[in-house]
Amino acid sequence: MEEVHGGMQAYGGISVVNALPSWYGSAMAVDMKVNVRVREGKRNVQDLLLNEILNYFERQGIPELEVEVESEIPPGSGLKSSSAVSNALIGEIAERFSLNVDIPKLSAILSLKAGVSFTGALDDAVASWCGGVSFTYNKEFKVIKRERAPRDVTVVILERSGKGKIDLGKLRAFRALFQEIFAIALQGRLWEAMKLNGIAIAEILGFPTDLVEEALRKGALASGLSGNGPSYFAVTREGDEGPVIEAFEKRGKVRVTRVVDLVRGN
Ligand SMILES: Nc1ncnc2c1ncn2[C@@H]1O[C@H](COP(=O)(O)OP(=O)(O)O)[C@@H](O)[C@H]1O
Ligand SMILES: O=C(O)C1=C[C@@H](OP(=O)(O)O)[C@@H](O)[C@H](O)C1
Repeated sequence: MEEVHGGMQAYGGISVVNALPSWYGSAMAVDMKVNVRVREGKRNVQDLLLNEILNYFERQGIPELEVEVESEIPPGSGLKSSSAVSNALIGEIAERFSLNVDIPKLSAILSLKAGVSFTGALDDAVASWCGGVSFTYNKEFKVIKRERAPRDVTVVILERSGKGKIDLGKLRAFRALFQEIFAIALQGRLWEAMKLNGIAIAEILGFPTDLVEEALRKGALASGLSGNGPSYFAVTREGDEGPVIEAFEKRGKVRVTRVVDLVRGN
């Protein structure tokens, strides 16, 4: 019998700045967990991304692995499920076999290779693995900055899964706008950046913004579409979330959660 152990954890996240338009991205970790365990045995995964990761490690001489994924993040949601699953799997393998790996970077490279991401989504991978707020330049797999998460806020999420087709060309036409929004985020004006990004991405991709406007009227610090959708988020001061939750609950399944502060160095 093999030793049973707890597995490796990574987190979901919400967008500060979507990296598709300018390659500059920023994301904030939220307390939605993924846990992955592996043990030696017959490969049991069908998923493209997980297979890409297992193939990579088998090429490095790691034996065939059976994988168990537990996830609180709906897949294809805009809530960074793919980064969390790939980080946790890579992290689990690295720990099990004592490998020295830059986990979010490898996660980004392999998600690009598997075709589940447009830019590699290093912004999402860094927030998902390290916690806090990430700032990255995905074109060069470069981490610009990692910051502690803001304190005393509540995150309200309208959980939706199932992505539509994304018009990358349309998003890329707004490069200059999103580069400015990224600069605003880097200056520490996080809520402003999240709000501008979340509204602009929704408008460009053709998602309604009435829920966002309602959340902002009801006191949210920021609200918008997360990632490329279809989930929406709102961030409020702790204690002010009631009216926003009420507005979100009229639209579907709501999760109320917290931000995750920096939990790991790398
Ligand atoms: N519970 C899970 N088990 C296995 N793979 C998962 C799971 N959740 C997400 N994934 C992986 O992540 C991909 C979804 O990524 P993506 O569409 O970018 O969504 P998100 O915006 O949530 O990251 C799936 O195709 C799959 O490869
Ligand atoms: O595919 C990518 O490279 C990205 C997809 C988006 O996230 P989702 O996959 O959560 O929609 C975006 O927010 C991120 O900055 C980069």
